[in-house]
Amino acid sequence: MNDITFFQRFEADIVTGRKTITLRDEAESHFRPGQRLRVGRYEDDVFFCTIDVKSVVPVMLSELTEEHARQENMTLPQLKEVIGEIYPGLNELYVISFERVIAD
Ligand SMILES: CC(=O)Nc1ccn([C@H]2C[C@H](O)[C@@H](CO)O2)c(=O)n1
Repeated sequence: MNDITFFQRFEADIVTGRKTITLRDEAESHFRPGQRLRVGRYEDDVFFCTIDVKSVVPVMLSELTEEHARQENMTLPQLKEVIGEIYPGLNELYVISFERVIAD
């Protein structure tokens, strides 16, 4: 059983450490620093790695910066487009920072 899922297209970025945050809605804001999570693909729930949660911080859509985009391995316009597709009309988000556990 996985604890969090990501779209399959982000799997390589997470496994290689290029993506170190995810922006989620309130329903996924319950994760806490220090938690170790099993990560699976959204499409088929296949496990692909383990991550440690570093922080969970609320952020407004309008407050997103180039630094958030860099941590997502995207440009800021790309990131805002992705957020708009996944969470249309949502302004209140949560930045979940994480580190991939290498020896999982
Ligand atoms: C079910 C669900 O919401 N799954 C998500 C949500 C977000 N992501 C990724 C997409 C972006 O890189 C960031 C920002 O939302 O997180 C995801 O892979 N799966």
